[in-house]
Amino acid sequence: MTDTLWPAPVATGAVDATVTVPGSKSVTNRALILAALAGEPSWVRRPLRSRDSQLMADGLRALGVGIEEQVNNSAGGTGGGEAWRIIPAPRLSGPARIDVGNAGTVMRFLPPLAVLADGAVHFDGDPRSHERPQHGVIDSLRALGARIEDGGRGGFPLTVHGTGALDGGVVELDASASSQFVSALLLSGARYNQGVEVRNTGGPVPSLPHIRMTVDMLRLAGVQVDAPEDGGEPDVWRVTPGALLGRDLVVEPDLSNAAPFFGAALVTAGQVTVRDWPRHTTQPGDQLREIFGQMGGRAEFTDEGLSFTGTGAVHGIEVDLHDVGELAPVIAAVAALADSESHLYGIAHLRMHETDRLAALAKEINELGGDVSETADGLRIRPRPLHGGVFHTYEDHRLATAAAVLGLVVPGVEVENIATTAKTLPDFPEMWTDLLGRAAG
Ligand SMILES: O=C(O)C1=C[C@@H](OP(=O)(O)O)[C@@H](O)[C@H](O)C1
Ligand SMILES: C=C(OP(=O)(O)O)C(=O)O
Repeated sequence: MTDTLWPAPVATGAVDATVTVPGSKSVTNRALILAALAGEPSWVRRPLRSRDSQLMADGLRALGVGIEEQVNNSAGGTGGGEAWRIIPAPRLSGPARIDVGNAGTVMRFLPPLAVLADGAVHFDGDPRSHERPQHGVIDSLRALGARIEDGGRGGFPLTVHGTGALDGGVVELDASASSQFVSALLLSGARYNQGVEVRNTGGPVPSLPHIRMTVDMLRLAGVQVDAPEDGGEPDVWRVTPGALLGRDLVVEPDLSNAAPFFGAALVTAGQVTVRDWPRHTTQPGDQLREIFGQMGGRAEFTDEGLSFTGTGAVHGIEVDLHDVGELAPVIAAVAALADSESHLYGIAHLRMHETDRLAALAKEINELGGDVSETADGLRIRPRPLHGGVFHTYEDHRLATAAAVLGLVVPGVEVENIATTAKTLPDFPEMWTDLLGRAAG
Protein backbone atom coordinates (compact mmCIF):
# COMPACT_ATOMS: atom_id res chain seq x y z
CA MET A 1 0.00 0.00 0.00
CA THR A 2 1.70 3.16 -1.13
CA ASP A 3 -0.56 5.47 0.88
CA THR A 4 0.36 3.98 4.26
CA LEU A 5 1.94 6.56 6.55
CA TRP A 6 4.80 5.66 8.87
CA PRO A 7 5.20 8.00 11.84
CA ALA A 8 8.93 8.63 11.83
CA PRO A 9 10.29 8.06 15.34
CA VAL A 10 11.68 11.10 17.12
CA ALA A 11 14.98 10.77 18.97
CA THR A 12 14.70 11.91 22.56
CA GLY A 13 18.44 11.89 22.98
CA ALA A 14 21.71 11.04 21.30
CA VAL A 15 21.65 7.74 19.38
CA ASP A 16 24.26 5.22 20.43
CA ALA A 17 24.25 2.03 18.42
CA THR A 18 26.17 -0.50 16.38
CA VAL A 19 24.51 -1.46 13.12
CA THR A 20 24.92 -4.28 10.61
CA VAL A 21 24.05 -2.82 7.21
CA PRO A 22 23.06 -5.44 4.60
CA GLY A 23 25.21 -6.12 1.56
CA SER A 24 25.86 -3.66 -1.25
CA LYS A 25 23.28 -3.63 -4.03
CA SER A 26 25.91 -2.64 -6.57
CA VAL A 27 28.38 -5.37 -5.57
CA THR A 28 25.70 -8.06 -5.25
CA ASN A 29 24.16 -7.40 -8.66
CA ARG A 30 27.54 -7.21 -10.39
CA ALA A 31 28.62 -10.42 -8.67
CA LEU A 32 25.47 -12.16 -9.91
CA ILE A 33 26.07 -11.06 -13.53
CA LEU A 34 29.74 -12.04 -13.47
CA ALA A 35 28.98 -15.40 -11.85
CA ALA A 36 26.32 -16.10 -14.49
CA LEU A 37 28.85 -15.44 -17.26
CA ALA A 38 31.67 -17.46 -15.68
CA GLY A 39 32.86 -20.83 -16.87
CA GLU A 40 32.44 -22.41 -13.44
CA PRO A 41 30.26 -22.06 -10.32
CA SER A 42 30.69 -19.17 -7.88
CA TRP A 43 29.80 -18.29 -4.29
CA VAL A 44 28.33 -14.92 -3.41
CA ARG A 45 28.39 -14.62 0.36
CA ARG A 46 26.41 -12.19 2.48
CA PRO A 47 24.47 -11.08 -0.61
CA LEU A 48 21.97 -8.27 -0.36
CA ARG A 49 18.50 -9.80 -0.25
CA SER A 50 16.22 -7.03 -1.39
CA ARG A 51 13.88 -6.23 -4.22
CA ASP A 52 16.68 -5.16 -6.59
CA SER A 53 18.84 -8.23 -6.02
CA GLN A 54 15.84 -10.54 -6.14
CA LEU A 55 14.89 -9.06 -9.52
CA MET A 56 18.43 -9.66 -10.75
CA ALA A 57 18.47 -13.25 -9.48
CA ASP A 58 15.05 -13.98 -10.97
CA GLY A 59 16.10 -12.49 -14.31
CA LEU A 60 19.18 -14.70 -14.45
CA ARG A 61 17.17 -17.75 -13.42
CA ALA A 62 14.75 -17.05 -16.29
CA LEU A 63 17.73 -17.45 -18.66
CA GLY A 64 18.75 -20.77 -17.14
CA VAL A 65 21.26 -19.76 -14.47
CA GLY A 66 21.12 -21.79 -11.25
CA ILE A 67 21.02 -19.69 -8.07
CA GLU A 68 20.72 -21.71 -4.91
CA GLU A 69 20.25 -20.03 -1.57
CA GLN A 70 22.31 -21.76 1.08
CA VAL A 71 23.30 -21.37 4.67
CA ASN A 72 26.80 -22.66 4.61
CA ASN A 73 29.37 -22.12 7.32
CA SER A 74 32.05 -24.44 6.09
CA ALA A 75 32.60 -23.97 2.37
CA GLY A 76 35.35 -21.67 1.25
CA GLY A 77 36.62 -19.99 4.40
CA THR A 78 35.50 -16.45 5.15
CA GLY A 79 32.02 -15.11 5.04
CA GLY A 80 30.08 -18.14 6.25
CA GLY A 81 26.38 -17.78 6.88
CA GLU A 82 24.04 -16.85 4.09
CA ALA A 83 25.32 -17.40 0.59
CA TRP A 84 24.20 -17.85 -2.99
CA ARG A 85 25.72 -20.63 -5.05
CA ILE A 86 25.62 -19.61 -8.71
CA ILE A 87 25.74 -22.32 -11.38
CA PRO A 88 26.17 -20.83 -14.85
CA ALA A 89 23.91 -22.22 -17.58
CA PRO A 90 25.74 -24.38 -20.15
CA ARG A 91 23.88 -22.16 -22.63
CA LEU A 92 21.81 -19.10 -21.70
CA SER A 93 18.40 -19.45 -23.32
CA GLY A 94 15.03 -17.83 -23.97
CA PRO A 95 12.20 -17.42 -24.47
CA ALA A 96 12.00 -15.55 -21.21
CA ARG A 97 10.16 -12.66 -19.57
CA ILE A 98 12.14 -10.52 -17.15
CA ASP A 99 10.84 -7.94 -14.69
CA VAL A 100 13.33 -5.09 -14.19
CA GLY A 101 11.23 -3.34 -11.51
CA ASN A 102 12.74 0.11 -10.96
CA ALA A 103 16.25 -1.27 -10.60
CA GLY A 104 18.79 0.60 -12.71
CA THR A 105 21.28 -2.24 -12.35
CA VAL A 106 18.76 -4.78 -13.68
CA MET A 107 17.51 -2.49 -16.47
CA ARG A 108 21.00 -1.74 -17.72
CA PHE A 109 23.03 -4.86 -16.85
CA LEU A 110 20.70 -7.64 -18.04
CA PRO A 111 19.98 -6.74 -21.71
CA PRO A 112 23.72 -6.90 -22.62
CA LEU A 113 23.78 -10.40 -21.11
CA ALA A 114 20.49 -11.41 -22.76
CA VAL A 115 22.03 -10.89 -26.22
CA LEU A 116 24.14 -13.96 -25.38
CA ALA A 117 21.03 -16.09 -24.82
CA ASP A 118 19.39 -18.16 -27.51
CA GLY A 119 15.86 -16.87 -28.04
CA ALA A 120 13.62 -13.89 -27.35
CA VAL A 121 13.97 -12.19 -23.97
CA HIS A 122 11.19 -9.76 -23.12
CA PHE A 123 11.87 -7.04 -20.53
CA ASP A 124 9.45 -4.80 -18.72
CA GLY A 125 9.23 -3.18 -15.30
CA ASP A 126 7.59 -0.56 -13.10
CA PRO A 127 6.08 2.47 -14.86
CA ARG A 128 9.23 4.42 -13.95
CA SER A 129 11.34 1.96 -15.99
CA HIS A 130 9.57 3.34 -19.09
CA GLU A 131 10.98 6.79 -18.29
CA ARG A 132 14.51 6.10 -17.11
CA PRO A 133 17.17 6.50 -19.82
CA GLN A 134 18.06 3.27 -21.57
CA HIS A 135 19.29 4.56 -24.95
CA GLY A 136 22.93 4.12 -24.00
CA VAL A 137 22.37 0.39 -23.67
CA ILE A 138 19.94 -0.24 -26.53
CA ASP A 139 21.70 1.86 -29.18
CA SER A 140 25.07 0.46 -28.18
CA LEU A 141 23.96 -3.14 -28.32
CA ARG A 142 22.43 -2.55 -31.75
CA ALA A 143 25.67 -0.96 -32.93
CA LEU A 144 27.51 -4.05 -31.66
CA GLY A 145 25.27 -6.38 -33.67
CA ALA A 146 22.21 -7.13 -31.49
CA ARG A 147 18.57 -7.16 -32.57
CA ILE A 148 16.32 -5.33 -30.11
CA GLU A 149 12.68 -4.41 -30.57
CA ASP A 150 11.44 -1.50 -28.50
CA GLY A 151 8.58 -0.17 -30.61
CA GLY A 152 10.60 3.00 -31.24
CA ARG A 153 10.36 3.97 -27.56
CA GLY A 154 14.08 3.81 -26.85
CA GLY A 155 13.31 1.96 -23.62
CA PHE A 156 11.06 -0.51 -21.86
CA PRO A 157 9.13 -2.62 -22.66
CA LEU A 158 11.61 -4.18 -25.08
CA THR A 159 12.60 -7.55 -26.50
CA VAL A 160 16.16 -8.70 -27.04
CA HIS A 161 16.36 -11.33 -29.77
CA GLY A 162 19.40 -13.23 -28.57
CA THR A 163 21.30 -15.47 -30.95
CA GLY A 164 23.72 -16.97 -28.45
CA ALA A 165 26.59 -14.65 -29.45
CA LEU A 166 27.44 -11.03 -30.27
CA ASP A 167 30.18 -9.60 -32.47
CA GLY A 168 31.07 -6.79 -30.08
CA GLY A 169 33.83 -4.31 -30.88
CA VAL A 170 34.02 -0.52 -30.60
CA VAL A 171 30.98 1.54 -29.62
CA GLU A 172 30.49 5.26 -29.01
CA LEU A 173 27.77 6.47 -26.67
CA ASP A 174 26.72 9.39 -24.50
CA ALA A 175 27.00 8.13 -20.93
CA SER A 176 26.39 11.47 -19.23
CA ALA A 177 22.96 10.29 -18.04
CA SER A 178 24.21 7.19 -16.26
CA SER A 179 27.45 5.39 -15.52
CA GLN A 180 25.41 2.20 -15.66
CA PHE A 181 25.48 2.33 -19.50
CA VAL A 182 29.25 1.87 -19.39
CA SER A 183 29.23 -0.72 -16.61
CA ALA A 184 26.52 -2.70 -18.40
CA LEU A 185 28.54 -3.11 -21.59
CA LEU A 186 31.79 -3.86 -19.77
CA LEU A 187 30.25 -6.52 -17.54
CA SER A 188 29.17 -8.75 -20.44
CA GLY A 189 31.79 -7.52 -22.93
CA ALA A 190 34.39 -10.23 -22.32
CA ARG A 191 31.91 -12.76 -23.69
CA TYR A 192 31.42 -10.88 -26.98
CA ASN A 193 33.46 -12.25 -29.91
CA GLN A 194 35.66 -9.15 -30.14
CA GLY A 195 35.22 -7.98 -26.55
CA VAL A 196 34.08 -4.39 -26.26
CA GLU A 197 35.56 -0.88 -26.38
CA VAL A 198 33.22 1.72 -24.89
CA ARG A 199 33.90 5.37 -25.80
CA ASN A 200 31.95 8.11 -24.04
CA THR A 201 31.38 10.95 -26.50
CA GLY A 202 28.94 12.85 -24.26
CA GLY A 203 29.48 15.04 -21.22
CA PRO A 204 31.21 13.86 -18.03
CA VAL A 205 30.06 10.43 -16.83
CA PRO A 206 28.52 10.50 -13.33
CA SER A 207 29.15 7.97 -10.57
CA LEU A 208 32.69 7.08 -11.71
CA PRO A 209 33.40 5.02 -8.57
CA HIS A 210 30.72 2.62 -9.79
CA ILE A 211 32.61 2.13 -13.07
CA ARG A 212 35.76 1.55 -11.02
CA MET A 213 33.82 -1.10 -9.12
CA THR A 214 32.91 -2.77 -12.43
CA VAL A 215 36.51 -2.68 -13.64
CA ASP A 216 37.90 -4.07 -10.36
CA MET A 217 35.34 -6.87 -10.19
CA LEU A 218 35.97 -7.83 -13.83
CA ARG A 219 39.71 -8.00 -13.17
CA LEU A 220 39.14 -10.21 -10.15
CA ALA A 221 37.18 -12.51 -12.47
CA GLY A 222 40.27 -12.77 -14.68
CA VAL A 223 39.17 -10.30 -17.37
CA GLN A 224 41.63 -7.90 -18.95
CA VAL A 225 40.32 -4.34 -18.80
CA ASP A 226 41.90 -1.04 -19.87
CA ALA A 227 40.52 1.99 -18.07
CA PRO A 228 41.23 5.74 -18.12
CA GLU A 229 42.28 5.90 -14.49
CA ASP A 230 45.08 3.39 -15.15
CA GLY A 231 46.70 5.63 -17.71
CA GLY A 232 44.36 4.70 -20.56
CA GLU A 233 42.69 7.10 -22.96
CA PRO A 234 40.20 9.42 -21.19
CA ASP A 235 36.57 8.28 -21.45
CA VAL A 236 37.49 4.95 -23.03
CA TRP A 237 37.15 1.51 -21.44
CA ARG A 238 38.25 -1.68 -23.20
CA VAL A 239 37.48 -5.30 -22.28
CA THR A 240 39.43 -8.09 -23.97
CA PRO A 241 37.41 -11.17 -24.97
CA GLY A 242 37.92 -14.20 -22.78
CA ALA A 243 36.52 -16.58 -20.20
CA LEU A 244 35.46 -15.43 -16.73
CA LEU A 245 36.56 -17.27 -13.61
CA GLY A 246 34.11 -18.37 -10.94
CA ARG A 247 34.69 -16.58 -7.65
CA ASP A 248 34.11 -16.88 -3.95
CA LEU A 249 33.20 -13.37 -2.93
CA VAL A 250 32.04 -11.79 0.30
CA VAL A 251 29.80 -8.79 -0.38
CA GLU A 252 30.72 -5.59 1.50
CA PRO A 253 28.02 -3.80 3.50
CA ASP A 254 26.13 -1.20 1.45
CA LEU A 255 27.92 1.99 2.44
CA SER A 256 25.36 4.25 0.76
CA ASN A 257 22.78 2.69 3.02
CA ALA A 258 24.94 3.63 5.99
CA ALA A 259 24.09 7.27 5.21
CA PRO A 260 20.86 7.52 7.24
CA PHE A 261 22.52 5.84 10.22
CA PHE A 262 25.50 8.21 10.22
CA GLY A 263 23.05 11.03 9.53
CA ALA A 264 21.31 10.03 12.75
CA ALA A 265 24.58 10.31 14.66
CA LEU A 266 25.17 13.74 13.16
CA VAL A 267 21.76 15.27 13.86
CA THR A 268 21.37 13.84 17.38
CA ALA A 269 25.01 14.37 18.44
CA GLY A 270 25.20 10.63 18.92
CA GLN A 271 27.41 7.78 17.83
CA VAL A 272 26.82 4.98 15.32
CA THR A 273 29.22 2.22 14.38
CA VAL A 274 28.64 0.40 11.09
CA ARG A 275 30.15 -3.07 11.32
CA ASP A 276 32.65 -4.44 8.78
CA TRP A 277 33.31 -1.14 7.01
CA PRO A 278 35.97 -2.01 4.38
CA ARG A 279 39.33 -0.22 4.64
CA HIS A 280 39.53 -0.09 0.84
CA THR A 281 36.48 0.04 -1.36
CA THR A 282 35.14 1.46 -4.61
CA GLN A 283 31.76 2.16 -3.04
CA PRO A 284 30.80 5.85 -3.17
CA GLY A 285 29.43 5.61 0.37
CA ASP A 286 33.01 5.63 1.66
CA GLN A 287 32.98 9.37 0.92
CA LEU A 288 30.50 9.83 3.77
CA ARG A 289 33.51 9.94 6.10
CA GLU A 290 34.73 13.10 4.37
CA ILE A 291 31.36 14.71 3.59
CA PHE A 292 29.73 14.17 6.98
CA GLY A 293 33.10 15.03 8.52
CA GLN A 294 32.90 18.47 6.88
CA MET A 295 29.32 18.76 8.11
CA GLY A 296 30.44 18.43 11.70
CA GLY A 297 30.96 14.74 12.55
CA ARG A 298 34.04 12.60 13.14
CA ALA A 299 34.70 9.17 11.63
CA GLU A 300 37.07 6.64 13.14
CA PHE A 301 37.93 3.06 12.24
CA THR A 302 37.54 0.65 15.13
CA ASP A 303 38.00 -3.11 15.45
CA GLU A 304 34.29 -3.50 14.70
CA GLY A 305 33.95 -1.19 11.73
CA LEU A 306 33.57 2.54 11.22
CA SER A 307 32.38 4.62 14.11
CA PHE A 308 30.82 7.99 13.39
CA THR A 309 30.26 10.60 16.08
CA GLY A 310 28.14 13.72 15.91
CA THR A 311 29.70 16.63 17.76
CA GLY A 312 26.51 18.63 18.23
CA ALA A 313 27.31 20.98 15.37
CA VAL A 314 25.76 20.37 11.94
CA HIS A 315 27.24 22.63 9.27
CA GLY A 316 26.06 23.40 5.77
CA ILE A 317 28.25 22.24 2.90
CA GLU A 318 29.14 23.23 -0.63
CA VAL A 319 29.82 19.96 -2.40
CA ASP A 320 30.03 18.39 -5.86
CA LEU A 321 28.18 15.06 -5.65
CA HIS A 322 28.59 14.09 -9.33
CA ASP A 323 30.56 10.98 -8.35
CA VAL A 324 28.39 10.03 -5.41
CA GLY A 325 24.84 11.03 -6.31
CA GLU A 326 23.35 8.13 -4.34
CA LEU A 327 24.25 10.00 -1.17
CA ALA A 328 22.43 13.22 -2.10
CA PRO A 329 19.00 12.59 -0.52
CA VAL A 330 20.32 11.94 3.00
CA ILE A 331 22.89 14.73 2.70
CA ALA A 332 20.04 17.06 1.69
CA ALA A 333 18.06 16.03 4.77
CA VAL A 334 21.00 16.69 7.08
CA ALA A 335 21.67 19.99 5.30
CA ALA A 336 18.09 21.09 6.00
CA LEU A 337 18.93 20.76 9.71
CA ALA A 338 22.29 22.52 9.54
CA ASP A 339 23.44 25.88 10.93
CA SER A 340 24.22 27.37 7.51
CA GLU A 341 23.28 27.17 3.85
CA SER A 342 24.29 24.25 1.60
CA HIS A 343 24.78 23.89 -2.11
CA LEU A 344 24.76 20.37 -3.55
CA TYR A 345 25.73 20.34 -7.24
CA GLY A 346 26.86 18.10 -10.11
CA ILE A 347 23.74 15.98 -9.78
CA ALA A 348 21.48 16.85 -12.72
CA HIS A 349 21.36 13.09 -13.51
CA LEU A 350 19.38 12.53 -10.28
CA ARG A 351 16.34 13.82 -12.12
CA MET A 352 16.25 10.47 -13.91
CA HIS A 353 16.81 8.22 -10.91
CA GLU A 354 14.00 6.37 -9.09
CA THR A 355 12.16 9.69 -9.27
CA ASP A 356 13.24 13.25 -10.05
CA ARG A 357 15.16 13.46 -6.79
CA LEU A 358 15.93 17.17 -7.03
CA ALA A 359 12.28 18.12 -7.51
CA ALA A 360 11.07 15.64 -4.90
CA LEU A 361 13.55 16.72 -2.22
CA ALA A 362 12.84 20.41 -2.76
CA LYS A 363 9.07 19.92 -2.67
CA GLU A 364 8.94 17.60 0.33
CA ILE A 365 11.40 19.51 2.52
CA ASN A 366 9.63 22.77 1.65
CA GLU A 367 6.29 21.26 2.66
CA LEU A 368 7.77 20.74 6.11
CA GLY A 369 8.59 24.47 6.21
CA GLY A 370 12.02 24.30 4.57
CA ASP A 371 13.63 26.57 2.02
CA VAL A 372 15.13 24.46 -0.74
CA SER A 373 15.46 25.56 -4.34
CA GLU A 374 16.42 23.56 -7.38
CA THR A 375 19.29 24.69 -9.55
CA ALA A 376 20.04 23.31 -13.01
CA ASP A 377 22.24 20.62 -11.50
CA GLY A 378 21.53 20.51 -7.81
CA LEU A 379 19.93 22.00 -4.72
CA ARG A 380 20.39 25.07 -2.57
CA ILE A 381 19.27 24.38 0.97
CA ARG A 382 18.71 27.19 3.47
CA PRO A 383 17.90 25.72 6.88
CA ARG A 384 14.73 26.93 8.56
CA PRO A 385 12.77 25.56 11.51
CA LEU A 386 10.76 22.60 10.19
CA HIS A 387 7.39 21.24 11.26
CA GLY A 388 5.65 17.89 10.93
CA GLY A 389 3.68 16.73 7.92
CA VAL A 390 3.46 14.01 5.32
CA PHE A 391 6.68 13.32 3.41
CA HIS A 392 5.91 11.71 0.03
CA THR A 393 8.52 9.26 -1.21
CA TYR A 394 7.70 8.64 -4.91
CA GLU A 395 8.69 4.96 -4.67
CA ASP A 396 12.24 6.06 -3.92
CA HIS A 397 14.03 4.24 -1.13
CA ARG A 398 16.46 7.09 -0.58
CA LEU A 399 13.67 9.66 -0.21
CA ALA A 400 12.22 7.44 2.53
CA THR A 401 15.47 7.11 4.47
CA ALA A 402 16.12 10.85 4.10
CA ALA A 403 12.68 11.53 5.60
CA ALA A 404 13.46 9.26 8.54
CA VAL A 405 16.53 11.38 9.32
CA LEU A 406 14.43 14.55 9.33
CA GLY A 407 11.86 12.84 11.54
CA LEU A 408 14.47 12.22 14.23
CA VAL A 409 14.45 15.89 15.18
CA VAL A 410 11.23 17.19 13.61
CA PRO A 411 8.19 15.86 15.47
CA GLY A 412 5.22 14.75 13.39
CA VAL A 413 6.93 13.65 10.15
CA GLU A 414 4.88 10.91 8.53
CA VAL A 415 6.63 9.00 5.78
CA GLU A 416 4.51 7.72 2.93
CA ASN A 417 5.25 4.14 1.85
CA ILE A 418 8.25 3.37 4.05
CA ALA A 419 8.06 -0.12 2.51
CA THR A 420 9.71 1.32 -0.60
CA THR A 421 13.00 0.96 1.29
CA ALA A 422 12.75 -2.76 0.38
CA LYS A 423 14.45 -1.83 -2.91
CA THR A 424 17.81 -2.05 -1.16
CA LEU A 425 17.17 -2.13 2.60
CA PRO A 426 14.21 -4.37 3.40
CA ASP A 427 14.42 -4.22 7.18
CA PHE A 428 14.82 -0.47 7.41
CA PRO A 429 11.88 0.31 9.76
CA GLU A 430 13.03 -2.36 12.24
CA MET A 431 16.67 -1.29 11.96
CA TRP A 432 15.64 2.31 12.61
CA THR A 433 13.63 1.40 15.68
CA ASP A 434 16.54 -0.68 17.00
CA LEU A 435 18.93 2.19 16.31
CA LEU A 436 16.88 4.52 18.41
CA GLY A 437 16.35 2.13 21.27
CA ARG A 438 16.15 4.22 24.40
CA ALA A 439 16.70 7.39 22.35
CA ALA A 440 13.25 7.01 20.73
CA GLY A 441 10.25 9.14 21.57
O1 LIG B 1 26.34 0.85 -11.14
C1 LIG B 1 25.73 0.97 -10.07
O2 LIG B 1 25.62 0.03 -9.26
C2 LIG B 1 25.12 2.27 -9.75
C3 LIG B 1 25.51 3.40 -10.44
C4 LIG B 1 24.92 4.73 -10.17
O3 LIG B 1 24.02 5.01 -11.23
P1 LIG B 1 24.06 6.36 -12.11
O4 LIG B 1 25.37 6.44 -12.79
O5 LIG B 1 22.90 6.20 -13.03
O6 LIG B 1 23.88 7.49 -11.12
C5 LIG B 1 24.20 4.78 -8.84
O7 LIG B 1 23.50 5.99 -8.71
C6 LIG B 1 23.28 3.59 -8.69
O8 LIG B 1 22.58 3.64 -7.50
C7 LIG B 1 24.09 2.31 -8.70
C1 LIG C 1 19.99 5.41 -8.35
C2 LIG C 1 19.81 4.34 -7.59
O1 LIG C 1 19.44 3.11 -8.01
P1 LIG C 1 19.41 2.37 -9.40
O2 LIG C 1 20.31 1.17 -9.25
O3 LIG C 1 17.98 1.96 -9.60
O4 LIG C 1 19.90 3.31 -10.47
C3 LIG C 1 20.04 4.40 -6.13
O5 LIG C 1 20.01 3.33 -5.49
O6 LIG C 1 20.24 5.49 -5.58
